[in-house]
This record gives sequence, structure tokens and C-alpha cells, in this order.
Amino acid sequence: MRTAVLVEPTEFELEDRSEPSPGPDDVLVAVRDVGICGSDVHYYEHGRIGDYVVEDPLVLGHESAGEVVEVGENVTGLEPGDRVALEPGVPCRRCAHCKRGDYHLCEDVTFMATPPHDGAFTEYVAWPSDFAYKLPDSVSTAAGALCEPLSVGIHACRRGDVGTGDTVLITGAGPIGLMVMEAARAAGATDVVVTDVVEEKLSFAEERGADLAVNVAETDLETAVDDYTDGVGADVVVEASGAEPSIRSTLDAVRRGGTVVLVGLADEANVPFDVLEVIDNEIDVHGSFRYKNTYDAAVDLLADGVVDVEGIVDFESSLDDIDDAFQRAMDPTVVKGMITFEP
Ligand SMILES: NC(=O)C1=CN([C@@H]2O[C@H](COP(=O)(O)OP(=O)(O)OC[C@H]3O[C@@H](n4cnc5c(N)ncnc54)[C@H](O)[C@@H]3O)[C@@H](O)[C@H]2O)C=CC1
Ligand SMILES: CC(=O)[C@H](N)C(=O)O
Repeated sequence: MRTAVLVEPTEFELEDRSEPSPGPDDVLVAVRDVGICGSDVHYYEHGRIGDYVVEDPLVLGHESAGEVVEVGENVTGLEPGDRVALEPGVPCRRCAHCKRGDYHLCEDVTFMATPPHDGAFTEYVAWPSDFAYKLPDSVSTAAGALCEPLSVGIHACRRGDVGTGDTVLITGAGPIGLMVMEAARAAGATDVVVTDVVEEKLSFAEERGADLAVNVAETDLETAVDDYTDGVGADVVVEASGAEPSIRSTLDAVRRGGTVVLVGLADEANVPFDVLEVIDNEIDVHGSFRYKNTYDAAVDLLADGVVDVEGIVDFESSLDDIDDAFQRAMDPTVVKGMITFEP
């Protein structure tokens, strides 16, 4: 099977590898669509993300969906021909975190495209069947692949307890911010304010339904949010840029008694945060790491037409053109590129 392998920063090699055999609890999936995530681009450019270092050749890609071509002997509920979205993180199922239901916090997780685990820029993946979610006919495999960033958005909104009538401020209008917007609307948010520093991203967020888009390179966020909320502040702020000034600004924009959810990964671990403001204004500050138990919800939301994920895709490329696709994905005005495979 043809597989794109990152052998050095900015260098893919197309290798011919042998197809994996599904274990008794696995499905073998012919990959159809894989999204290019910011973390893939980061590994491509720098060969590392923090402590995760690409020491051996690595297959990137963790936003994937495809068609089941074979099932292991214990698998029920899926059969060849079914189309599935693959949840990329498979936990150990035995540790304290898994046992208490926080399987996304398992420290022994196998997460696609995170060293040393290979991802999905390849023709076939064997994957545990309970982390493969059947897609109804109305949901494409491209949308199935994007259940991954949508899941990040759903989890962030759950962490922020976003509810009916809420005003949600989302800082950063990249794919994650846009997926938070979809999930927030689905959770009942009636007002969504989005920030960015790239005008094209803000226009796109508005086209997708943001009520207010603020270019924080030009406009003071606190003033803009105060104007929009009559001085009250946002009920929930979801930080989805990872930019340090944006992380710090969350406390200026959240209402007293509101919630800040930190999703974006800052380059530096230490970001000054005014703890007296957190205490005085009784702000709940939550980290949000990947997701748990979101894929069923993501598929249902897509099937019901409540959210749109495919609209964020700027371009599709083939595996043969993966280098070019990654170069395009580095353009700051591009939101999402996909690698697609011919059936
Ligand atoms: N916690 C988690 O589980 C996950 C975290 N992430 C992180 O979430 C963040 C967002 O991911 P993507 O959307 O893929 O990244 P992205 O880089 O495509 O989007 C970030 C957006 O923030 C904008 N931005 C930059 N500076 C800003 C500022 N000062 N204020 C507002 N916006 C600003 C950028 O122009 C860009 O549009 C990244 O830090 C990523 O590493 C991504 C996936 C999962
Ligand atoms: C941080 C990422 O972008 C990635 N989706 C991950 O969960 O590791």
C-alpha cells in the first residue's frame, strides 16, 4: 500500500508498505479522506511539537475516514462496505484515567500521527472497531474525517458548559475555532463572537455565521466585547489560537462568573494570567484536551444537518501531491486541506 512517510522535516517519501492485518477486534479500513491538521503541519515543518519529537520516519494524519474492507473475528456491528470515521486515540483501557471514564487522558494512548505512532496518510489502516464509527449514507467520508476537529470543538463546549442563549467568544478562527463555533451553535449559543488577526479568517467566520468578528490586531477586544454585551462580557470564552496575548485577553472578555476554556496550545508553557481577576470575578478556567465520547455526537450532528464541517475545506489533494498540499496548508489564509484517496 502506498504510504506517505515524513522522513525529515519538510520531506515526505512515498513508500510501498505491506497492508496491516486486522486483529480479532479490528477493522481494516481503506482510507478515503484525511484532513491536514495544524499539528501535522507543525511536525512537517519542525519535526517536533514540544516533547513529541519525530525520531523515526513517521506517517502523519489523524483526521481520517474510509471504507471497511475486512473485519476481525470478534467484530460485530460493522461489515465490509460500511464507511467509518476513525477516532485516532485508542487508550489502554486499564489505567485509572480510563477506568474513571477519562479515556482521553490515558497516558498510554496510541494516538495516530503522534510519535512513535503512525497515522493515516496511507491506503489502509487496521483499527479497533470500537473506535470506528459508522457513517450514515448522508455523511461523506470527508465529513467523517472532520469529526476529529469537530470533536475538539464539542469537547471544548462541554468543558465550558455552553448552553442555550449563551454568548460565546472564540479567540482564533482556524479550523478549531470554527469547529468550536459549530459546536457552540449546536449547544444553543445564540451569540458567537470570533477573533483573529488575519482578515480573511474573520471574513470567513462571518460567512459561516459569526455574529461579530474582531480583528484584535486593530481593535481592543475588551471594548468590542463590552460594546456587544452591554458591558457584561461573554458567558464562555474558548481560546482557540494558542497565541499568548489572546490567552491573556480571555480574562478581559469573560463576564464575572463566566468560564474560560483553554484549547490553543501556547508555544511557551508559562503565560502570565491574572489570578486575582480569576478569584475576584469567580472565573472558571478549564483546560480542554482532545475529546472523549464525542464521535457519536459528531456523526449525529452531521447526519441531522446541524453542523457543517466540509465548508471549511479549501482544497483537496492526492497522496502523490502531499508535499505540495503541505506547502499550501502553511498559508495563513488557508483553513483546511484534505488528502483524498480514489476508491
Ligand atoms: N487542546 C487540544 O486538544 C487541541 C489543541 N489544538 C490547538 O488549538 C489551536 C488552534 O488550532 P488550529 O485551529 O488548528 O490552529 P490554526 O493555527 O490554524 O488557527 C489559529 C488561528 O489563530 C489566529 N491567531 C493568531 N494570533 C491570534 C491572536 N492574538 N488572537 C486571535 N487569533 C489569533 C491565527 O491567525 C489562526 O487563524 C492550536 O494552538 C492547536 O495546537 C488543536 C487541536 C486539539
Ligand atoms: C494538538 C493537535 O492538534 C492534535 N489534534 C492532537 O490532539 O494531538
